[in-house]
Amino acid sequence: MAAAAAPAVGLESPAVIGGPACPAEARFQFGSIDDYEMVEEIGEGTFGVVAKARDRRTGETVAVKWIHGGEGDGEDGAARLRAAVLREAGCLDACRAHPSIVELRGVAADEATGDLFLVMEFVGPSLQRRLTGPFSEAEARACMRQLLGAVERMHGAGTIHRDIKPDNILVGAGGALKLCDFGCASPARPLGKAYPERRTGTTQYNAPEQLMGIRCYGPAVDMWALGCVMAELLIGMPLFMGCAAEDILVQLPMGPEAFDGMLSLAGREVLAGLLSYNPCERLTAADALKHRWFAEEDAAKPPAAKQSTLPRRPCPQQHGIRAAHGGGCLADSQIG
Ligand SMILES: Nc1ncnc2c1ncn2[C@@H]1O[C@H](COP(=O)(O)OP(=O)(O)OP(=O)(O)O)[C@@H](O)[C@H]1O
Repeated sequence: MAAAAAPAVGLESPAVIGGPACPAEARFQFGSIDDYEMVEEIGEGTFGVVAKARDRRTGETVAVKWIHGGEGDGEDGAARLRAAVLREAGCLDACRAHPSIVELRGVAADEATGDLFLVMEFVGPSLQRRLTGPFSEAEARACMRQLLGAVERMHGAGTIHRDIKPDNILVGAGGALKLCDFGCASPARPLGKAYPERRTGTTQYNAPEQLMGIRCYGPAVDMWALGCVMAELLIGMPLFMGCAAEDILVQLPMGPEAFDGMLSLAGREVLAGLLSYNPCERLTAADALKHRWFAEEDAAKPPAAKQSTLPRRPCPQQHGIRAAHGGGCLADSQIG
């Protein structure tokens, strides 16, 4: 990122930068990275660096993400990297104008190197950094309402995030949450069409079908991740520990009854719906938001007085992954 002032150069055509055309390129007019002055680095991940920056033209503070790698060297690597940046931008753009999804301001290019940068609204620290202890049920519910709203919008736009976790949720003014890092996001594939990658995202938040290597999955993987986030809000630590799929799989089943005493019945119903092993039975974002947990004034009433409002669908042995997959959604042959 250039630190010195430089005349703004409008890079309005992909041809100015070179490299093979990507379908997403047609949607973006590239600005110049010289329009942004780096203030400080605020985050570094496996594939990119995020910096707080100042827009020289308006004085506005923004976040600029430089995606540098994991895509290999040479022309092929550069082309793949470029496609990855534009895919992330395209997925973010598809979900624009939602208060709980980080806003993409544009794509900027470094004319000298050909590097592309995502320019976003600057939000604030990640939820990961704010999660220093358990949240109350009311706080967890307020967070989940926002996150489910974001995911409802994202899935409605045909996008799957595939890496929802506290590290990829930003906390803005007044505690407003915003989903960020669409680096693993993808347009949802038609039912039965496999994703090329064996597994994406972060193991502790991967759904059972992803952990098992099944490549034909759907938006329900994000709902499982939201269940993990909800549990993490309530216990103040990740629900599942370990880095390998095998480590997580042995920790399953992990029933919502473990939350007895810290969560109302309505809250446990939502958690159970999100952490349903069978992706076909997992709550959608829209259905979760309709649950009475979000309407109740006092979700902490004694659970005995309440009745379940979750639809009950027959699913024999629903506490076993294999049994759940035997329910007609995913066949063993889909295991990659
Ligand atoms: N718009 C933003 N406003 C403020 N901070 C941000 C913004 N976007 C990202 N960050 C910060 O930068 C960190 C890394 O961002 P992001 O997850 O997008 O990068 P990444 O390279 O894909 O990371 P990873 O490899 O860990 O997924 C975030 O956790 C957050 O702390």
